[in-house]
Amino acid sequence: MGGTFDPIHHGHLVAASEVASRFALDEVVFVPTGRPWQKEDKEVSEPEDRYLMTVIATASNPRFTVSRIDIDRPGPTYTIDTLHDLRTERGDDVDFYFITGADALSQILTWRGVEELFDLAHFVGVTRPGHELTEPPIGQVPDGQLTLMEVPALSISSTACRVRVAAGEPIWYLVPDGIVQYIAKRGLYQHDDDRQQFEGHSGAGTLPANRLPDIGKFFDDPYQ
Ligand SMILES: Nc1ncnc2c1ncn2[C@@H]1O[C@H](COP(=O)(O)OP(=O)(O)OP(=O)(O)O)[C@@H](O)[C@H]1O
Ligand SMILES: O=C(O)c1ccc[n+]([C@@H]2O[C@H](COP(=O)([O-])O)[C@@H](O)[C@H]2O)c1
Repeated sequence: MGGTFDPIHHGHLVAASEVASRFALDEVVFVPTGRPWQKEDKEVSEPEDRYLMTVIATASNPRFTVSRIDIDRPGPTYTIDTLHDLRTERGDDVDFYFITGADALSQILTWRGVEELFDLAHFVGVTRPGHELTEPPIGQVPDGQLTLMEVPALSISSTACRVRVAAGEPIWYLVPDGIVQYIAKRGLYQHDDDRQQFEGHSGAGTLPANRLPDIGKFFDDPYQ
């Protein structure tokens, strides 16, 4: 499963768990993007922070692993490179499944090398609240190379988590506990860059603009 994971949240983890169960996967490899080219107009956290959060969030599941393959490759991140590199690393006997949410799937025809992509992995598109899960037009995906699948609806996004942190609102239970602590410890998401575009979605717009989180409070009162 590829993602910017800025930060990783329970929507990602539930989607991965559901797909692993449905297809009896031996392993789910979480691959944080290096430089997501379709998010170049946005500020994205340092790759090491996103990588470490992904490691923390997946540590308790023996079938979940994290790959540095995209963050260690220079230049923009393309899934076609991810899949080629994983094939080289894992060998020819492995079957790959690439997990995408409905929003990412709806953009897939714009991805680099899309004509080859579906030869490299079986794609699984999962439902996501607020996004319609639809197949690309007939003929765009080789037969049998895409499965659409319903997963429990978790209306969580990384954007909403960042906005909540900037507004001093809790993100407990939207992300694993270790991620709340990591974000506080590293002082991530203090700026409210996403806030305007997101106004009205998290209640953030009703808060005073200068209300920034007091990092110490996370530890004095972890359930603030
Ligand atoms: N709540 C969710 N349910 C199902 N799939 C999800 C959910 N959140 C993200 N995904 C999927 O996980 C993958 C990685 O998503 P990404 O890291 O961009 O998270 P995001 O929440 O969409 O982030 P942002 O809000 O910053 O755009 C994508 O395929 C995305 O569609
Ligand atoms: O290969 C591409 O051109 C491409 C374009 C956009 C997104 N992706 C991949 O889709 C996954 C989810 O991306 P994102 O930006 O929604 O976090 C991640 O693995 C990205 O590398 C891939």
